[in-house]
Amino acid sequence: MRLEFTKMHGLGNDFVVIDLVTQRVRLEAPQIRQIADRHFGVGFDQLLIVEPPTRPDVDFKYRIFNADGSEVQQCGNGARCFARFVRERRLTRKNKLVVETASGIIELFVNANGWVRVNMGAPRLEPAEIPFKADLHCQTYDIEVGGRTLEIGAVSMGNPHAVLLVDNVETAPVETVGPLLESHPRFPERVNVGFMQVVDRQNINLRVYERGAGETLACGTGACAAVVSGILRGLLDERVRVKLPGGELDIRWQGQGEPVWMTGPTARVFDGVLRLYEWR
Ligand SMILES: N[C@@H](CCC[C@H](N)C(=O)O)C(=O)O
Repeated sequence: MRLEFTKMHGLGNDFVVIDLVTQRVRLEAPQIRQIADRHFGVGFDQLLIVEPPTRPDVDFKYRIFNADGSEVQQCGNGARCFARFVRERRLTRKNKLVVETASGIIELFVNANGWVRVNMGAPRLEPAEIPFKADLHCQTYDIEVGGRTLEIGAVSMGNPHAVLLVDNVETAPVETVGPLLESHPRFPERVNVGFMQVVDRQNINLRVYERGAGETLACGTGACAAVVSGILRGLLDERVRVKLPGGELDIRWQGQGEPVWMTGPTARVFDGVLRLYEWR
C-alpha cells in the first residue's frame, strides 16, 4: 500500500502530514508509533491527518496523533502546518480556513509571508473541563510531585496544560518533573507540562514536556496556555513574545471568554511515500 506524506515542522515541532481527502488508509496506533520512530520510521512529534469535513460550514477535518499513538484534541504548531499543507497540495485556495478538530472549530489565516495566524478558541479554566482533579477553579494549584509541593496553573486549550514558573528555562527540571506531572493522577487524561520563565511583561522563555511525545522544540498550545496562565497570574500583558527552543511565537489574549491568537511560521521539509506492506 502506497501512501504519500509530507514532513513539516513549526519551530522544530515536527509532523508527518497525510492527506486522506484524496487517499484512503486506516492507521492503527502500532503503525503510527512505527512511523513516529526516529530510527526505524520517518520520525515525528505528531501525525496530522487531513480529512473531508463532516459538516457543511467548515473546510476540513483535522486529526492529530502523538508519537505514542494517542489521538489528541489540539495542536497549535500543527494547525499552522496544516494550513500550509492544504494550500500547497491544492486542496483549497482559501486564505481563511475553518477547520474541525476533536476539540471544536478553529480558524486559520494564511498571511502573505507564509506565516499563519490561528484563532485557537477561548481557553477553558474550569477543572472538570481540563480535566484536572480540583474542587474549584483557582489561578494556581498546589500539587504533590515526587515528594515536593509544586505550584501550577492549569489550562485547557482544547488539550490539557500544566504551567510552572521557573527562574531559568535552561536549568528547569523538564526531564524529571515533566514525566511525573504528565501522568499525575490529578490529570486523568495526562497533561502537557510547560516551564515558563517570565523575562518581562511582553516576553517569556518556555520549554514544554509534551504528553505522548516528550520534550519538543516548541509547543503552540503550550505557548498559548503559558501566556493565559501568566496573564491570569498578573505577570504578563495581552501580547507576549514566546521564545521556545525552536523559535518564537506571537501570542495574544484579551482575557476571560476571549479567544487566544497565535501567529508563527511553518516549514515543509520533504515529501515522501510510505509503503505500508513492507513493515513487520
Ligand atoms: N505540539 C503541539 C501539541 C500536540 C498535542 C499534545 N502533545 C497533547 O497531547 O495534547 C502544539 O503545538 O500545540
